[in-house]
Amino acid sequence: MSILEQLNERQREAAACVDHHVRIIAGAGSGKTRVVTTRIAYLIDECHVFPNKILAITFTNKAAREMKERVESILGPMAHSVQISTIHSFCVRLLREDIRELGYPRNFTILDSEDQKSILKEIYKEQDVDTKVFSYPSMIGYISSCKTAFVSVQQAQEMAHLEGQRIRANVYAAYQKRLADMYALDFDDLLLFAHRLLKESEEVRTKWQRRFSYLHVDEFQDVDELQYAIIRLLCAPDAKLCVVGDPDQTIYTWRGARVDIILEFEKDFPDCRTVILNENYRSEEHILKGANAVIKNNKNRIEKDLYTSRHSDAKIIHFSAADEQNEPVWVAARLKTLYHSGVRYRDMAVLYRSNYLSRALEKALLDAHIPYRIYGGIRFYERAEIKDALSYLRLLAPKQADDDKELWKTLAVRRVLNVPKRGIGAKSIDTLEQQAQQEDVNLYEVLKHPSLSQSKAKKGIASFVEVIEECRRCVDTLSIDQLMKKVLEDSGYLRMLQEDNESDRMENIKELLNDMQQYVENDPQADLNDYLQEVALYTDNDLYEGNDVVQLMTVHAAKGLEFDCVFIYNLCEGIFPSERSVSEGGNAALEEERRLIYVAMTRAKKQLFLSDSMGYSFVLDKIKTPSRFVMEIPPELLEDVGAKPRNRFSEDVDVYAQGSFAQARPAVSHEAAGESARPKTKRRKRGDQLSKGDLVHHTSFGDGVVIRLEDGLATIAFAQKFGVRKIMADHPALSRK
Ligand SMILES: Nc1ncnc2c1ncn2[C@@H]1O[C@H](COP(=O)(O)OP(=O)(O)OP(=O)(O)O)[C@@H](O)[C@H]1O
Ligand SMILES: [Mg+2]
Repeated sequence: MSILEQLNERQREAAACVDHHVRIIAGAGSGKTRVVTTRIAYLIDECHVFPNKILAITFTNKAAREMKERVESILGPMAHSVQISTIHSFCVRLLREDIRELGYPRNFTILDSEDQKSILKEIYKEQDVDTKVFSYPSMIGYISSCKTAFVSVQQAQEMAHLEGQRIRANVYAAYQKRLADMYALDFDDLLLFAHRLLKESEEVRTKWQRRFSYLHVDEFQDVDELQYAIIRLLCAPDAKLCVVGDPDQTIYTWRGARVDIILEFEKDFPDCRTVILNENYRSEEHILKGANAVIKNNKNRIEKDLYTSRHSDAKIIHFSAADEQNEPVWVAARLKTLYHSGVRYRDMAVLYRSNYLSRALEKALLDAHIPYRIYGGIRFYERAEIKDALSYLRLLAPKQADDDKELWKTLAVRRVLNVPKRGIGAKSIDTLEQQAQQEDVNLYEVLKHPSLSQSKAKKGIASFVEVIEECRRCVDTLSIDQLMKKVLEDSGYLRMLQEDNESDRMENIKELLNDMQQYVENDPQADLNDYLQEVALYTDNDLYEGNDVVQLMTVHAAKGLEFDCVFIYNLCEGIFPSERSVSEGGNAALEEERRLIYVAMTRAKKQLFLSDSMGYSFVLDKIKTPSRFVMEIPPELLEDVGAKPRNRFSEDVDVYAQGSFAQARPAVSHEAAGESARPKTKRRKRGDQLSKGDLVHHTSFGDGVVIRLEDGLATIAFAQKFGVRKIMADHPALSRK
């Protein structure tokens, strides 16, 4: 039986078209990704193409892994050598082989946003830049936009006429210099450097072009100019490119994605064949009809309608909670009911518009003892303890022949030299940094002969160096996870967590060790440098696979995935669609929000739940109403439940889950919106720190949401009257709700 049998006729035509470039334009759930995986298997099994001649680019690590699994399930281990990865991972691979052409060592460092911030901090100090005027995120955004628009430091400086512009351009200059000194690349650089190499070096270009005869790109509707340029450079004249995408699912235009790239694909690839698929295999009838009805309201789109042969009477459930507290409790109750009716937790997902919305939901799930995992939010690898642990590990990495200075190690030393406390203060570190600069070595090297007078600091430094040197001697004999454990034990880091009773942090460290163990098992040849490179690209999605937990994520993170039951949470006007897209963005922004809800709805296979809540929102500073997108769903597809269902006079009030969980339901407030009694707030205990997304109460400004935390200062959005304010996070007037 041919591999192609598992496809319908149109899909088969696309998968078997191996002598032309192929473009598949089709709606959600129509089997685009399935065509790509089957095509890869077909190429190998029936056209006898070597697996390593095939490249596939996907959008997230999770999608890449799923694609690999699908190909492996058809072909077995033969599929191992097909290259399936995100564009960033692919560029890292390319750079590791060829970055020397640009004068960089193979083990260049990849910076994440915290590293970037730490570099900016230093530059701000040197150049006396005020963080209140130039916040770190806005500076990082500025640098990124210069880079992706190919604006060099020199050009930025020439274009800068106003004082503010000059300050930014100078920070950009210093930032670039610092990165170059450290042989470090930020995320933009990964693509930019790969592009430069492919464009400028004919040797590199032909080498990589020779490698791949068949290239595939999934989610092509969200490709930006730079990514497209890289893909084109990778295509040899006789290679065949297959791109698949759905213009209705373009959700990254705010980051430069351009839907015209897929629409005008034939301009660059004239002999391409276009295949349109219109049968949806994922979602049951009402879900699909609902999603189609919503997306139809976009004016700027190509008309296409999907149909499904999966008929069912199950309607889309819409719940309006009487108030904000009730909404997450309802979601939790429903999840539990589904679980008791036999659906596994891992087949359920709750999607929301922005990360901060997950907090109340998390609380409800914890109360209901429902296991869950958040994708996104504070990324696992951005948590302090994980960054500390990896910094220790970085210090153990063997030196590479072409990077004798290893200036990037300075970042790692700075992070952990005094964690746990070794009596080394900020002043001593400053002195040491100056010494390192004078001697033109990295910070770790000066620790071996520090010119410091304080004996306490000197002693601390000596013990730190001793631990690192001892562990370095074990690099060749211990596996990566053993090495990690050793350095955390010897340095006193684990003891510090135990003594501070940091059980969450301990759990995270354990999870990291677990992950390392798996990494070693999967790839026994990989060395410490390989691991460190790989880990720099990880996101939270890469951990905790396989557990039976409900998945919580933003709609953006859910791209390409599917679940039996999907909840879309907090569907209120001003939240989804977001306030900004409604008030400032004009029609284009609203249409992007609509594509986003289309993506969200089409993730569901069997059941779709939409929820919102009524009452006064202090974030929006107004009475909440259900999202216009809910109104765009024809009423006959919806089953309204809840306290006050959309004025449709339905008597059908939702029943909460039975049994003990019913007690978790808070009293429903029927008081007029805005006048309801403010819930009692507790005075914060010492050490009970705030985090981003927390709801807080201020004695003068009322309720608010923490939108940023930096250096002990909390940026809080209060009701419009008071606006966004910065307040000391431990100010007595402030309490967490
Ligand atoms: N011909 C087919 N027969 C049976 N099932 C199919 C067929 N085509 C696709 N499917 C199933 O339908 C679901 C959706 O397919 P897939 O994920 O490939 O769609 P997609 O077009 O990539 O969706 P998205 O736009 O969300 O990325 C999957 O579970 C897939 O296995
Ligand atoms: Mg897909």
